[in-house]
Amino acid sequence: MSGLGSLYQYVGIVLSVLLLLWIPSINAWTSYSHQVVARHDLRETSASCLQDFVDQLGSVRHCEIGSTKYGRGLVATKDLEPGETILRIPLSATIQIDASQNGDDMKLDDSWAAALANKLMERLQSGSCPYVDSLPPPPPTPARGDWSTQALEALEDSDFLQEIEQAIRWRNRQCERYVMGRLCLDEDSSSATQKNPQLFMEALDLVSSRTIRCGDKFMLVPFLDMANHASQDQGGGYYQLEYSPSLQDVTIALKAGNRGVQAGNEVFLDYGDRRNEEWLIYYGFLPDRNTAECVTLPESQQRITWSNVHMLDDLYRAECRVLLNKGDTTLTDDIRSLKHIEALEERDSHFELALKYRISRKSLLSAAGGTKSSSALFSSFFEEGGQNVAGSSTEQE
Ligand SMILES: C[S@@+](CC[C@H](N)C(=O)[O-])C[C@H]1O[C@@H](n2cnc3c(N)ncnc32)[C@H](O)[C@@H]1O
Repeated sequence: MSGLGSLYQYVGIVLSVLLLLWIPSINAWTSYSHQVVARHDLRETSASCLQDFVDQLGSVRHCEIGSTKYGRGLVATKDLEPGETILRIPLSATIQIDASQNGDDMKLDDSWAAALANKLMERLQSGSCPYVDSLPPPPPTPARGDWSTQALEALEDSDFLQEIEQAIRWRNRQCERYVMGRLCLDEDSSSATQKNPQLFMEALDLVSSRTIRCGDKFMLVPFLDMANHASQDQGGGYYQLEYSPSLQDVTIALKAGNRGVQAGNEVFLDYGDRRNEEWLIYYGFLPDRNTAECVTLPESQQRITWSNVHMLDDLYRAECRVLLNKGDTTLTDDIRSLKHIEALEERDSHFELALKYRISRKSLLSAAGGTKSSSALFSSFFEEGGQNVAGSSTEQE
């Protein structure tokens, strides 16, 4: 009997200890789930605050912020005809730098970006504002300097690595000029903004991925900058300045592209033509199809693009094949690796981007080299919206 009693006592103690261990873990879990919900709420709230903010400014708006294929974006709230206004934002609501009023300094070394980042940083530091509250973290570009060696090596392109180094040096130079106070071009900047290099870098990366340009004006346009990119032939729209009859009120309008947009579909903006290296360095993504992609052959310095891919001399075609065969993996291997990575739960987004870059480059070289492929894997990659389709039924040897 007494043995049984002490067994009960023992079980009781073990249960109490387990309960004590369990309660904090419940607390930790609830506080974690609260944080997740809170972050989600904050994102939802800041989006709706931004919507209210632009509506109060008297903006025209036929779209709303929504969850899309590329994360957050703009969704049409009514059917829009080609060329129809989707959104109109007063110029006074933008954060802008007029390069023509700041001397030649602004154009040298793209200093306008740092000047605009400085303005954005002041807003970020001066507390809550619907626009800055709605900004996402900067995109995962290699210029931020946080890609692993494995991801950088996966690019398999030494020229691109040099370009990334240059972009890193450019960011550091801008930071030195503005934050370290060696050269303060904007006399309005507060002393606080000069002492936060990390925040400045974040602002600079946001500026590099969100600015639109009208002549000499470089602008961050609330709400309009939520539009994700699609090229014009994929339905991307465009923007333009519009003036009231008295010319006193100036707005910036987002217009539907030549396919129009159906209610409920995503509204895209054509960000313009860029090489894949530029997309990665400034925007941290690669467009599904990039007709402006370009590979310069190392020996001849011949530029290969999707528009000259079928007009090349045999000499250049042969050089494409040599370059293609230099890699350790074939195009098919790379596509297979990408599919494998995409199926994983935990993904290295930097490595994935590097692999996409490599696939895109090899696809162009392969098409230019004129090598034949019957690979079903290769065709399926293109059908699923991989890279450029022109001449894509070729494969490296
Ligand atoms: C001007 S912002 C567009 C709005 C952004 N999605 C947001 O949540 O605020 C540009 C950034 O959006 C993302 N983005 C835009 N278009 C994209 C696309 N076609 N594919 C993938 N990401 C895209 C990239 O991170 C890019 O740097």
